[in-house]
Amino acid sequence: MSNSILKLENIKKEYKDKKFTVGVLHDLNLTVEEGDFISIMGKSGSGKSTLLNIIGILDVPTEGNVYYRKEIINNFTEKNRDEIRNKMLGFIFQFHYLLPEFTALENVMLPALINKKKSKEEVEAEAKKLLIDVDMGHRLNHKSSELSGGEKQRVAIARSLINEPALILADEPTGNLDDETSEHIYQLLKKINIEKKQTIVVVTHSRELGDITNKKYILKKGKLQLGG
Ligand SMILES: Nc1ncnc2c1ncn2[C@@H]1O[C@H](COP(=O)(O)OP(=O)(O)OP(=O)(O)O)[C@@H](O)[C@H]1O
Repeated sequence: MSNSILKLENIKKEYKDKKFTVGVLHDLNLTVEEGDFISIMGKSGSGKSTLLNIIGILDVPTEGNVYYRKEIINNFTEKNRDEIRNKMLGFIFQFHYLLPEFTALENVMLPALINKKKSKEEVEAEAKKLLIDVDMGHRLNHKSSELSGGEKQRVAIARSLINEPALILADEPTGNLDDETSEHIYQLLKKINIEKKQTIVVVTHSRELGDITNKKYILKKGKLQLGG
């Protein structure tokens, strides 16, 4: 567990209500090391979103341990879990969730301004740099509602990086984009992984995206299997 950012140990997840128990994850193990670029694929209903919610500290397992940087976080309070999420994680979703009336630059700045750790000037300079890195330097002051789907997703990627997260979690990041735009996004994620040494875990149906990651897992029967 030397350089591990995240470790899931013997994770079991069941959804229970009065009538049914749905077993989704069973004895699942995963270690995410610094610099990893991991893809998780699996059939519809196999539990990918369930797993991502546990990795993203949005949900808790029924059994098993979740470690962030060697610290067990299962029994953390909601407030502490929020803190870890804000400090350690960046999220990229299929639907980018940008604020439509805000500019590209403002959307990227927002998560850092909420953190209140840096001055507005510093945050603005960093946000501009990130937008240039994702080839959006020419659209800094466009409202996000005026951007194309691929441009919005590039802004969302810049936004996910602004707080320098230890880990980026991406959920179907190219799910609603055409093939060519998707290819640009795959290459951008690869570049961020290599040049910024950014650790990324991506859940996807796309074999092309899976193929450019360093570790490919398939979620099957509640467990992760290394897949080709
Ligand atoms: N809140 C819940 N209560 C009960 N069952 C749930 C709940 N959320 C998910 N499930 C069930 O758990 C299983 C896994 O769901 P999950 O959404 O994690 O799958 P997935 O692999 O992400 O699917 P997809 O690729 O279709 O999005 C499914 O059978 C689903 O019906």
